[in-house]
Amino acid sequence: MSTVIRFSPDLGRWLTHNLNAGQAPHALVATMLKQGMNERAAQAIVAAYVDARQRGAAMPADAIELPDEASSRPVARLAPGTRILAADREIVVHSRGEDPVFAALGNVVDADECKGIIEMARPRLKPSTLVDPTSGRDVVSDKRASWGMFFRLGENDLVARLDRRLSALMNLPLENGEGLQVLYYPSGAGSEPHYDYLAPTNAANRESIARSGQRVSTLVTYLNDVQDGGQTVFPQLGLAVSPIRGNACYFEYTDENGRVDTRSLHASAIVTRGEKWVMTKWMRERRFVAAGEVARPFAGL
Ligand SMILES: O=C(O)CCC(=O)C(=O)O
Ligand SMILES: [Fe+2]
Repeated sequence: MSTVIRFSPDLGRWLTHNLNAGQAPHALVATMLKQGMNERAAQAIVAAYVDARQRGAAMPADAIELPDEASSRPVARLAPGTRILAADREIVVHSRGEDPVFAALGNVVDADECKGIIEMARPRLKPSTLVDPTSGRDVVSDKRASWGMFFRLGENDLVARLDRRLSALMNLPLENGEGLQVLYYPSGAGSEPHYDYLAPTNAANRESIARSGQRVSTLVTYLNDVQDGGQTVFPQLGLAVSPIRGNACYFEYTDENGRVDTRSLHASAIVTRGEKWVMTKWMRERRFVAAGEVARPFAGL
């Protein structure tokens, strides 16, 4: 069952203009609410525009179809239960959200694993870059001020063990995982609000989506205790997850039709005391094929 919501073409033009100008979707929803629009309708209209824009599809002109709430609830990939056995380790579920799918987890990695990953990552860190949405080129962010590196999938015993565990936890095949990313935030560093899914606004992202599908879920695992600040914040959900060693936050944002969820907007709050180390695992819809890697046209032959 669904409801059709009609709106004026002027609203559509205003949304297109503001999204193209880089306005955040939640700011547009806030403006629409101030004009007296119903919240669910405003969210759905903005989400439809963001979605069409990201997929390079035609923008809806003056109506969208809104599925009834009961039928639009996402089905979590994360297994149910208080504890999840993920390959070699039992992970604790401290809290969950159903829509969007979210979980705060504990016991994801032990102290030695954290130490091992940090020590292997440290000499390979480079200033973090952001993808310029129009050129698709990597640019060093003056704002983010974190440092990062990537491990290759299974590149050594420890990384391979974690890749296997996180794939079991995230309930997707090992090969759908991108190589683990490690981020280091010195005191005073944080990151800007962003989405982890890829916006097809540049050729590099479009090619990546064509090779491996969209990103569907993220697991951010904290490798050390941050004394103050450095939470992973979700401004649209009113949530801030504390960076505590061995804990993680998990969230999903792409459904089975490839539709992305703008409520997954998140950032790292500034580290006000101490430093912060995290490890991020991103999962794709299909096997992850990095740029420059040849897809397997004759796999199995
Ligand atoms: O550092 C954090 O808390 C979040 C990391 C993050 O957003 C990412 O790796 O995409
Ligand atoms: Fe992120």
